[in-house]
Amino acid sequence: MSKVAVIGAGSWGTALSIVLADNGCEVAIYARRQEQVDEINHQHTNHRYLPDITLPANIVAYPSYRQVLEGAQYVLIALPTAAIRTALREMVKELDHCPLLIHSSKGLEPDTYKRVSEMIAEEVPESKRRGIVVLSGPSHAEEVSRRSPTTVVVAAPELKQAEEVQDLFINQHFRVYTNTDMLGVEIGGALKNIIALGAGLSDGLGYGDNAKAALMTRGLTEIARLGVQMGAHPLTFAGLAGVGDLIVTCTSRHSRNWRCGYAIGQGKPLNEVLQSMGMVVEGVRTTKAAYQIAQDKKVEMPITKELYHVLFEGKSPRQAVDDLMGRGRTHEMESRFFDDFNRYF
Ligand SMILES: NC(=O)C1=CN([C@@H]2O[C@H](COP(=O)(O)OP(=O)(O)OC[C@H]3O[C@@H](n4cnc5c(N)ncnc54)[C@H](OP(=O)(O)O)[C@@H]3O)[C@@H](O)[C@H]2O)C=CC1
Ligand SMILES: O=C(CO)COP(=O)(O)O
Repeated sequence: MSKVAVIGAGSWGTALSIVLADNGCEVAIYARRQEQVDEINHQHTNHRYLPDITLPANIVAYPSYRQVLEGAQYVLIALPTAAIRTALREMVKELDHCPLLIHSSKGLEPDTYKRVSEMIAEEVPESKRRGIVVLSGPSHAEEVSRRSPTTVVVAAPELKQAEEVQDLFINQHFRVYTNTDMLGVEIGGALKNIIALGAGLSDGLGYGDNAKAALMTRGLTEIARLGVQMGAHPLTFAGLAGVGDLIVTCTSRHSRNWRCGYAIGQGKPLNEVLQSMGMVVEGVRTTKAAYQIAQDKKVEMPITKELYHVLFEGKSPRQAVDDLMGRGRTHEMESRFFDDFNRYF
């Protein structure tokens, strides 16, 4: 039986713990608040993040990294991106063996704009990690925890490690695909949150399905434009971590990013919305990161740029939509994608 250390007892860490526990793993979950540890261990619930869900008894919570990591063959990181580097530094002090590290967070580090796998590679010495794998795709915690059919993708530079993680998670409710384009999977997962904010905002303004379809389609184009420039495979964005996650996040009321955008579209100030959410909204910081990377790399990302102006510079959302609609005429197909496609096939 494998032991998996899960770092983060929020919605996603808990939902993935249920998948692992269903698969017979010994699951040790790190929670930083003692009352949450007690709730998970004695009531088998995590009411704040997943109300009405009963957790399997083979999920045990601990308030210390040492206890969680002890003897774990796998470590799953499910924290908000902004908390990961500090957590890794604490974790490494307690790690005395070499597990496979899996991360499932969807964002870029504030200030450095690094991907999560880059942070892990920087903070965890090679002697303390067998490899790094990302898990992503269209998967709301609320549905995974109810064992509703879900598909995800796991990606690692070495296919064998992605396959090992596929074996760990796959079951009748949770179907896992593999990919070797870790960069593309991380970028797709992080940047779809920007577009989900935009989709919520459009709905909050009272615009219709046409506007949302436009945001999703052109949003995917700009995500792929930046991702390919950074070195991703173009077809990754046609997969679960690209269009798949974009669909689920832009169209579901489970999405915190969509809900945040919706409230802003209805006229609520960003700070107030974030405070009332009680859970992480990764897309806000990721908008800043992607805007900056796009500027540096001279990649056109009109939706990201307008959202940046709305979130951080007080631009009116309606004006942002008008400016997007009034942009210069352009061709839908981008020759750079064909060039990249030809490079791969
Ligand atoms: N929820 C979902 O459906 C999905 C989420 N994701 C991604 O997973 C990541 C985590 O999101 P999610 O679980 O939803 O977030 P939540 O807001 O639900 O939970 C965050 C968790 O992280 C803990 N935490 C926050 N800061 C720290 C810290 N400094 N040290 C230790 N623990 C900390 C919180 O603890 P406390 O309660 O004590 O504050 C809480 O347990 C995000 O990147 C998200 O995009 C990916 C797929 C699906
Ligand atoms: O990534 C998710 C679903 O795949 C969750 O999205 P939110 O963070 O917007 O809730």
